[in-house]
Amino acid sequence: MKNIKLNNGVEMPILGFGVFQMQDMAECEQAVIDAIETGYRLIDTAASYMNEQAVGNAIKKSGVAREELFITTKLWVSDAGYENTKAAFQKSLDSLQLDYLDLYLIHQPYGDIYGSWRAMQELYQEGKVRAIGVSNFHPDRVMDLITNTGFIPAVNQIETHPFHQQKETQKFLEDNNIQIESWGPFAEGKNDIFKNEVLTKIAAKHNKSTAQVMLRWLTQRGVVAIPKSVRKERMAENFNIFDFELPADDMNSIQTLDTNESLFFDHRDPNMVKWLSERKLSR
Ligand SMILES: NC(=O)C1=CN([C@@H]2O[C@H](COP(=O)(O)OP(=O)(O)OC[C@H]3O[C@@H](n4cnc5c(N)ncnc54)[C@H](OP(=O)(O)O)[C@@H]3O)[C@@H](O)[C@H]2O)C=CC1
Ligand SMILES: O=C1CO[C@H](CO)[C@@H](O)[C@@H]1O
Repeated sequence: MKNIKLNNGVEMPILGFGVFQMQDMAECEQAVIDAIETGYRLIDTAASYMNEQAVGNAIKKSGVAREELFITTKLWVSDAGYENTKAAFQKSLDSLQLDYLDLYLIHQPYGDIYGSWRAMQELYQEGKVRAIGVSNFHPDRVMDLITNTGFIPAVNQIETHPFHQQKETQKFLEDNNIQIESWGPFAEGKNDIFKNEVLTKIAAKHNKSTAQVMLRWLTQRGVVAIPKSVRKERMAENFNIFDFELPADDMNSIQTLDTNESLFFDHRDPNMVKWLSERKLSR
């Protein structure tokens, strides 16, 4: 497993495991146990996924030493602000049954993110979290956060897959020494991505699946990827991407699939106000 180095020197696996849409606690717990057994060391959850407890149970049962794992969770919008962030962090830590986190992200760029960021810097300085970052922040919001606080996020987790490649954003993040992390590396299967003709041809050439090609393409570009699956055979498939390399012509062919548009939500869409108001977490 390859690790990358964050801007504070902390090492993070380039490939991890995501647990969004695993609402069934038993299923989530088993999936995380299976993922760790497969070899994944980075687990990506969020308070809003409502499964931190199951992830924590799985970590305990896995038998893998805590320091070998890299655990990420995220602060939800309704917990924004200094005091709320401190309380939400402790709640997440308790649910995960951990005494420190590896990465804590502001999940969405809404609410009092400056208060949140101040609280997160303190948690970082107290050693309760090894790195702090953001998610779904457009470059202008990243710039705003940095210029207002002077503290550079370690990571920005954003939608990144062959149909939405985020090349300009990646350059902006790299220029500012911020690690890009892909959510939805398979676009959740939308637009028949697993059967895409360009990807299928490349996959056949390398005797790999289209899923493996997508993950190889991301990680070869220096993007951290966190695919989700509840099936153990797919976890193994998605993990098995370090024994081949995509040559420049394949990388260039995949570039042609970019639509430069989100397949999920545009954060500047006015419907986001309603969407967010329907997703309040109870503390
Ligand atoms: N910060 C943010 O705002 C967001 C963060 N995330 C994070 O990113 C992670 C990954 O993104 P996610 O939204 O889950 O979507 P993904 O792009 O990882 O796609 C997951 C889907 O692909 C299927 N799948 C997985 N592996 C294969 C395979 N080898 N062949 C065929 N199908 C496969 C899964 O089905 P099955 O499970 O049945 O195998 C599931 O339906 C999340 O779990 C979460 O941790 C996600 C969304 C937003
Ligand atoms: O992590 C996430 C998963 O996707 C959701 C959108 O459907 C968001 O809540 C969130 O950003």
